[in-house]
Amino acid sequence: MPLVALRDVTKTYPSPEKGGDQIVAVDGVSLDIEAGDVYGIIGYSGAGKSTLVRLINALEPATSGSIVVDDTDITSTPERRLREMRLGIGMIFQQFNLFNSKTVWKNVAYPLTVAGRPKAEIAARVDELLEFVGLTDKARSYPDQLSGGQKQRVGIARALATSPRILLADEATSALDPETTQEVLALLKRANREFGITMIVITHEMDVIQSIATKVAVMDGGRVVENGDVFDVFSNPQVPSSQRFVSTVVKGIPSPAELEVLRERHTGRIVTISFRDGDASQAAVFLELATAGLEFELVYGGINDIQGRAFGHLTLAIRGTDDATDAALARIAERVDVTEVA
Ligand SMILES: Nc1ncnc2c1ncn2[C@@H]1O[C@H](COP(=O)(O)OP(=O)(O)OP(=O)(O)O)[C@@H](O)[C@H]1O
Repeated sequence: MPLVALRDVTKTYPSPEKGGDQIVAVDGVSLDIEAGDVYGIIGYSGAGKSTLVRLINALEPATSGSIVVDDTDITSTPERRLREMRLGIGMIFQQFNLFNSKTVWKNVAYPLTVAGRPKAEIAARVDELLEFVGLTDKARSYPDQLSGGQKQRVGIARALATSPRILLADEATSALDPETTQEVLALLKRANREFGITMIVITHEMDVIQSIATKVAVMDGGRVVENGDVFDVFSNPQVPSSQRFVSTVVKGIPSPAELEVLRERHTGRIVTISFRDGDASQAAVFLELATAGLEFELVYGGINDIQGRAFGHLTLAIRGTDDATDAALARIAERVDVTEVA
């Protein structure tokens, strides 16, 4: 049983203009998020990601479809029970959403105070969380005195305070520089590993997905257009919007402009060979070309590592007769993906 299960979930808003078409923010989304997953949801601005998050934590009702969170169908649950359920979901935001008039300590204590926990329990938990996020020495500081990365670490400590099973991160690193982003992502990874917390990570940045997610859903126009294991989507994206996102981080695929340059510089046929772990070795491919008497040259390429698994793309200029080249490429294509690119 998945921890979060969405079935054919749709959310529409009335048109801002009288008589205009309604806005379909989320359009028939079905997703299963298992306990322990770090599930990345990626899409461009307006794809429907934030709306989906508001539906999952029941801040807004879905227009149709069902959303089951931790065995509770939240589309048919009274508000009182939803408030309890939200204690099981932590949230972190792009703009941190801290109380500027409260100290770091009080910010982290806030959800526990609201939940009416005993003072001694709150004190112990806040100290423990500040230690976890490495901010024990900032307990008495105010948010204004902190860097962006430190603010987000306070946000993470606060989100973890009630020991939620699920953490929703909505563009949580989008306001941070690349180095601080990596520090915050490393902290989230630790929370996932050490507490087994399930994470739903909303982002428009593919490197965030690459760093932290185990699964990914690509959203476009309110729909999930592709989803699956991060390695599978990165190494073999199926739809154009996934391909565009993947091309922002994956090394080794020449852009159309780069292909033009390659075409000018090299004679022969230009072919990209894509390897995924478990495929034939590169040596086997080169041997096939050499045995066929073909001359070849590596003109572009890159190997990627996604969670310890490798895949890559090598672009070769191959010279020889067309017959010999076709026959060799056909044999190679039995083992790995071969695309004639220019
Ligand atoms: N409360 C609302 N009322 C009307 N339209 C809305 C509302 N919330 C979102 N929308 C519309 O729904 C669509 C999806 O918006 P959403 O904010 O979920 O996308 P997003 O992928 O999170 O984008 P961004 O990263 O820019 O926030 C957009 O067309 C948006 O204008």
